[in-house]
Amino acid sequence: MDSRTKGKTVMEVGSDGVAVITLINPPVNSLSFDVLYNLKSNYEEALSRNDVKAIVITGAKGKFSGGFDISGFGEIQKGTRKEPKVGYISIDILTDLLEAARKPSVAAIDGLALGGGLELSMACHARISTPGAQLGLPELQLGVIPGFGGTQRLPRLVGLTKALEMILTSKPVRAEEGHSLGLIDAVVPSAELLTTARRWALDIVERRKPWISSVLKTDKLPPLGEAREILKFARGQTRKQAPNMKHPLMCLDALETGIVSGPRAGLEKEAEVGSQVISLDTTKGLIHVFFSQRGTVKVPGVTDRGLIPRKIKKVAIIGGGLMGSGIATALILSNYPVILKEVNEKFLEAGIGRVKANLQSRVRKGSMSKEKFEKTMSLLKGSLDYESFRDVDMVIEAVIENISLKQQIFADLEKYCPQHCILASNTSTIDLNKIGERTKSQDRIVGAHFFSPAHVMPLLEIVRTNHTSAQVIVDLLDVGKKIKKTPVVVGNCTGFAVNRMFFPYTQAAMFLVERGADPYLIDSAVSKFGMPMGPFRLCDLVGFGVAIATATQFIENFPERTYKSMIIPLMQEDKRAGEATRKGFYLYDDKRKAKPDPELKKYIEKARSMSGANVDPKLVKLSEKEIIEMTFFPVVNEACRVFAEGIAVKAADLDIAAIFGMGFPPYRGGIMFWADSIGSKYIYSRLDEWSKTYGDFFKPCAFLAERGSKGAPLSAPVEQARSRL
Ligand SMILES: CCCCCCCCC/C=C/C(=O)SCCNC(=O)CCNC(=O)[C@H](O)C(C)(C)COP(=O)(O)OP(=O)(O)OC[C@H]1O[C@@H](n2cnc3c(N)ncnc32)[C@H](O)[C@@H]1OP(=O)(O)O
Repeated sequence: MDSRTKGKTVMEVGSDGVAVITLINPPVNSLSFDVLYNLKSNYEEALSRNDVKAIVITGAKGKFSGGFDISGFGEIQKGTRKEPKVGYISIDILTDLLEAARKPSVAAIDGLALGGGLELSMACHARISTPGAQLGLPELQLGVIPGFGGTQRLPRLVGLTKALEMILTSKPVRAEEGHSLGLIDAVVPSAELLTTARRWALDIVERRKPWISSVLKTDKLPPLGEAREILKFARGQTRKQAPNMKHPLMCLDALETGIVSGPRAGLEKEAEVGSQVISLDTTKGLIHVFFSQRGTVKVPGVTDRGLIPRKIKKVAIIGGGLMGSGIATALILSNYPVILKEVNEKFLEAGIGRVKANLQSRVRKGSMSKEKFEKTMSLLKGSLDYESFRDVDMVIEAVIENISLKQQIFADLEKYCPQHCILASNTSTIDLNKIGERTKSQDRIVGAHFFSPAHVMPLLEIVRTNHTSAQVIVDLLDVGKKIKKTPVVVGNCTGFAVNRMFFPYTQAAMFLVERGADPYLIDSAVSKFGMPMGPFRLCDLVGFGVAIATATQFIENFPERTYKSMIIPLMQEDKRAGEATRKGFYLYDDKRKAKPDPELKKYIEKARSMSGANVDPKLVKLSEKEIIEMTFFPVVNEACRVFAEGIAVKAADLDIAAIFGMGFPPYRGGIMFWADSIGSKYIYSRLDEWSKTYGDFFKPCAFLAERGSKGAPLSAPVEQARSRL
């Protein structure tokens, strides 16, 4: 393959008169422009050759196609590639050349047919797949729409309601379901895929099988009035669930046009909308997230050394509290045998009970069978001592945040665990070097920082010290992948990446409220911005005990830039400690529904008098935009520090940490991406101004000041980071 081209297709014509065209673009046979243009010329040749009666399209190495080459969108956005004429691929190639051809095409689908891959197969006259194939249109997740005919052909093949479900949720279906839906014509074992597809194609030629153009089908479409009602409902749901995104509604417009005005008009609308969405900011953000998420496992100096992850056959967890039991749940769910150690029978029973409850909730929701529950639970063994640790490959300590206790545990682990065993701590604040001080095992000590609830939250911060070996990181990255977490490798410091970013966010909110801003308006503005909830609702959820403990760590470690507010401690004194006590910033009813509490004023006023702050008329009347700036620019500031210190190796890792650890909206691309979309100059100037008026909490760090003064992007690599990695 020419190194400048990305992928190709090859065509082989058999003596049976079938031309087999194979998509080749490892690793997922994505449809790059090169693949698509090659496919077009293969088609033209196949259609003009007298020895070709029919065509079969397949993908190399057990994968049909993972869809359009996503990097192509980036090239169009950056202007490094000119977008082809609107509709060139979906109408000129897939509809007019392929689907309307005088020779039939059959798609032979192995592995996956996603996005443009499934759309290419739907332009064929039949689809044969293997049992494991995944079929889906996940484009909306990337901010684009199924723009290779998917908005028109999927509803015509599977019906409008199912098509909407598949498109709006981005979730694929398996081959068997695809078969019963009418998306797949036959499911056959891998070894028979090509022969079946070839025969099917010849059968179409000989009229033994129907010659179906999906785009012309109407039998699965509901009557017009009903279709309009279904689409109206879908629009309402979409507006509610994705209020800050335009592309899902634009996609529905394309669907509706096809149903109301016919498939040709639908294809044209789809092409027009498909081209427009590429330049939306939300699309740029989502595409950045796609590649950044995959980029977190590429750690310079670690994953580029050819190290192979060692097999982790058994894991031990110390501590069966909320974190320990959540981690144990995540591990057994991915088939790791786990030993859970506690200090006494009572705690052990409670820990195992928590794991059980985590799994039972899945059984109740129907996402886990009773048999699977039993099988999964059988992977968990309890223990009160270290005897059973003699053959474990990894230990994760998840006890309370107490340095001397952790030091003792790690000294014990060194005695009982095998030499190769990874010694991980789930600490969220304590220096790992201190934890390992009483051992000689610094090279295998690492942080495995999970987020609560650990079996649900998708992020895993892998924390390494100057001594942690590259092999240990590679091993933990592999475990992270197996337990379906997005890992981010960070350096050792108080709060690592996520908690360091989280902290200024809640502090800024307290600062504003002490100066007269309405906490409920702040929560509402932040939710509208796209966070799952506002900072006050979040404090209630986490509980004030945890909030105070974390705050103490930050006040101790970063005194010059912490804003000390007494609001939470004052409420805690009155035994209102958040959602668990039914009272915090909000009041909670039996169904845990939050409602504002007029009493809150009392605590705010008291805290205000204690800190000597005054109500500031300007801050009382902040617009939503100003609220977002005053709560999130301090987060950007801290993210810049984390980046400049080398705690994160890439700005994109902070984007992922913010999205998966804080709930930052993915369509804004993550914290650094968002900051760059606003511009470093503006962010710097705002923080600088606030720091002059309101103090050092807002003071821009040196990194931000330097980049801000030039208007340079914050995400550009740090040249000589004092890397702690
Ligand atoms: C024309 C004008 C406009 C016209 C208008 C536009 C209309 C467009 C219509 C069509 C749009 C689309 O098809 S959009 C694409 C729709 N497809 C998708 O969303 C699928 C995205 N991919 C995935 O979900 C997953 O990667 C999946 C395929 C399941 C494989 O998962 P795995 O865990 O096995 O592997 P991963 O680590 O995720 O991926 C392996 C590597 O492959 C890369 N990769 C995966 N899918 C890729 C893809 N579609 N394009 C590029 N690269 C891809 C990843 O970046 C990784 O790269 P490295 O990290 O370097 O190894």
